[in-house]
Amino acid sequence: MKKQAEQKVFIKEKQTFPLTIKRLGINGEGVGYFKRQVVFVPGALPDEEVVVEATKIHPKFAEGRIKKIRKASPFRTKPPCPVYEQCGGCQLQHLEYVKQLELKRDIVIQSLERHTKFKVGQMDIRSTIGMDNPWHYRNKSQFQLGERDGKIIAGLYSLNSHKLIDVPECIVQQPETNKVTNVIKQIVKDLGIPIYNEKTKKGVLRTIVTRVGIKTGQVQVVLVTAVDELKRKDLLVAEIKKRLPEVASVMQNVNPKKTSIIFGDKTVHLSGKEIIEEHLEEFSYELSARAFFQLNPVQTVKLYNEVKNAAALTGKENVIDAYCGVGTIGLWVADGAKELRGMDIIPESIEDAKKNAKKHGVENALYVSGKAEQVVPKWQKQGFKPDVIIVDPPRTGCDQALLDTMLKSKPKKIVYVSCNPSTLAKDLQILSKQYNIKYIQPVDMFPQTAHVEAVTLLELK
Ligand SMILES: C[S@@+](CC[C@H](N)C(=O)[O-])C[C@H]1O[C@@H](n2cnc3c(N)ncnc32)[C@H](O)[C@@H]1O
Repeated sequence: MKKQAEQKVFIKEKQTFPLTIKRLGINGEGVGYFKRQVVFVPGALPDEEVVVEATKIHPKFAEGRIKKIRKASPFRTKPPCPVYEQCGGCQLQHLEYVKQLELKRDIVIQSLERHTKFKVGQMDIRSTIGMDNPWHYRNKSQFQLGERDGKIIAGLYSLNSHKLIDVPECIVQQPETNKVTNVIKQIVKDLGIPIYNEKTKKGVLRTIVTRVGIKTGQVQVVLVTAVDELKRKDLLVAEIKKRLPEVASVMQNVNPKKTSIIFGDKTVHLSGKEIIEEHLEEFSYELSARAFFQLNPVQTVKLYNEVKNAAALTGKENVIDAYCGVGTIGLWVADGAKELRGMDIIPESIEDAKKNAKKHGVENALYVSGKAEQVVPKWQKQGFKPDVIIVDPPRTGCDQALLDTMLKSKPKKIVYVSCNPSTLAKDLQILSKQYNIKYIQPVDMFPQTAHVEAVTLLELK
């Protein structure tokens, strides 16, 4: 396959040709070979025969769009979302859910094949753990604001373009988040609060972030603005209180930068509480506006139980919960740990983690704010010897300094929770110098999308 991918691409833009789709690529697109050249086709499914028009030519591959489906997959299904074709949020709504789960496992396999020297066929890569009802699962929406034809729109950017798609009823969102966003959109319009315009750099309001505690019913709204001054702030807050009594917390975050990252550094309290609470099983968590919290609470319980099983603590272990967020994983396993230490780059998350541990009577935990790649080496120098390290990094994976420290300090086990199979594979290749990869357990945290989460157990050789 590598050889084929390295050939110079001779396909021309707008060229039309037939293609048989062999597999799904890591972004959920169909992958086929035209005269041994790799072609990625969004929306096409394995085993389908399609006619494709080349849309973009890259040095080693081409992209195309479906012109016609000659033979459809038996697993193709009608996407229920009316804006599925335009919106960039979901990539797999056109595929039956059981097949999505199979193909997500295959995405993990492909990443290992591409980025490691492992004998992937001999590895224990388990079936993806799915959801009974794979809709309306997301507890948080981050909808960008824009204006079109005199109307305020809120939604996501179209895949591979910068066109904002209005998404009033997103069917992977918890309905409460849709309702709150829509009502706030109306209030903003009624009050004439200016929407930020990326081109002119004028206006105020950029994004509405809505997070709901599924078990508590509490909702937090964060209004992200490009400037400090939120015009008609008092009226806005009063209207939110009146029309949305379920909103327990209203915050403002200021992000003046030209960036696709939602939050800026400054967060201001506008009304209600500064945090909301959420429960997962017997645990309750306080969540600040900028704190990370898993987006699919139903699957989070399954994910954390997988982490707990993999760590298999006996009460004698020193445990590090790296990239701990508000301390959710640490709390889940704390009863089996001798000592627990966690760190996160967001200071508010660490404040939440401390409160969450205290609330549950966990006294053997230490939380510090900082980068995993700096904090873990520091602890190692100070003589702290972890038996188990749990890592749950962002999509970029673990920093090299953290990987080096883990290889040096040699904990008996590493439990690697990953939301990106490519960086997982690269990091596993490095860690495999000292560790056996016992198994990989994919968990579907984001049904209808091509995202895959996985828990990997590594044991010291
Ligand atoms: C995927 S989340 C996991 C959070 C937590 N384990 C959970 O399940 O809710 C990744 C976390 O890493 C944090 N983070 C990002 N870069 C970091 C770094 N270099 N060092 C420490 N934490 C970091 C983010 O703030 C975020 O809370």
